[in-house]
Amino acid sequence: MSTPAAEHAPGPAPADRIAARARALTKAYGSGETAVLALDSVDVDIARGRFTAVMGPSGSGKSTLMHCLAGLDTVSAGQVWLGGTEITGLKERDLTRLRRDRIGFMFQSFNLIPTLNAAENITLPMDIAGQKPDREWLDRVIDTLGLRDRLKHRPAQLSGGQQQRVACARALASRPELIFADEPTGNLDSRAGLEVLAFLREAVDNLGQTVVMVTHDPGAAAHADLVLFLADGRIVDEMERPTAEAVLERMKRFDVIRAQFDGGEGEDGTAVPDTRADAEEK
Ligand SMILES: Nc1ncnc2c1ncn2[C@@H]1O[C@H](COP(=O)(O)OP(=O)(O)OP(=O)(O)O)[C@@H](O)[C@H]1O
Repeated sequence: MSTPAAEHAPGPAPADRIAARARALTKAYGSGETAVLALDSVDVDIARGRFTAVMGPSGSGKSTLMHCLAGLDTVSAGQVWLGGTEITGLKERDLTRLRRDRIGFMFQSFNLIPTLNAAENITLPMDIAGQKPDREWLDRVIDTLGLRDRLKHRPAQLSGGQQQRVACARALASRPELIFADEPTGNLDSRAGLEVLAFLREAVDNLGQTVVMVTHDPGAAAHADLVLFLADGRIVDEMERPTAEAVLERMKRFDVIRAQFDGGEGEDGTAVPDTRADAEEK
């Protein structure tokens, strides 16, 4: 995506290049005086075969955007497509099937089943769906993620990084069109976090996957091809080929704006940036 998302002309998604698309995507929670506009008419294209990171201040709508794009949450207005399929308006049963067949999820908590070993956890969603894994693909995923000698281990016998790699393999197992990762490194130490990011990168480069990752960490976002910046429910900026430093600088500008809004200016009138992003940089 080389132009700001808002400049793309609306219309049906060319299914070969765009993995997910939203037009005028609006999500409000609650009603009346307590209503919160979590997404405010967002236009976005998620390019196929790329690694996209979504960043923004707390409460800017990152998770809501991911949930709406993945059909995990209903929208208040606007349209969402997954590939060529418009998912807004689909019945819950069709949506469940579409999520199962076409989307992989990775969350901060790995959600592994403690009584199953790594191999069983990896194929569990497919087993539940009655699908047979493509053995060749699965072997590639397992080898790419370096899990070959851990397949018989249960989660408690694996390190945090290994558990997250199992969760990554589970997301990849059915070869989904799109992988959504919500803070996939949030619970990991920096070394394990880096490992998982490197594997997501490999999934994109070597396995041709499409990944969308929500993160607070500029270092994590630097592994992506493109960073989308959200503020107050809108995509306000994007950055191609990000570096951790450039992302951190961009995030600080949000903090400066926020500090000015909150009246948090220093004596000389310069805003005092919130150093949250520094603290979270690995
Ligand atoms: N179920 C809900 N009910 C009411 N308000 C909600 C709900 N979910 C999210 N919100 C509100 O919508 C806005 C966007 O939330 P969202 O979780 O998408 O932000 P975020 O950028 O992912 O935040 P964080 O970085 O803190 O996880 C916030 O103001 C939040 O309080």
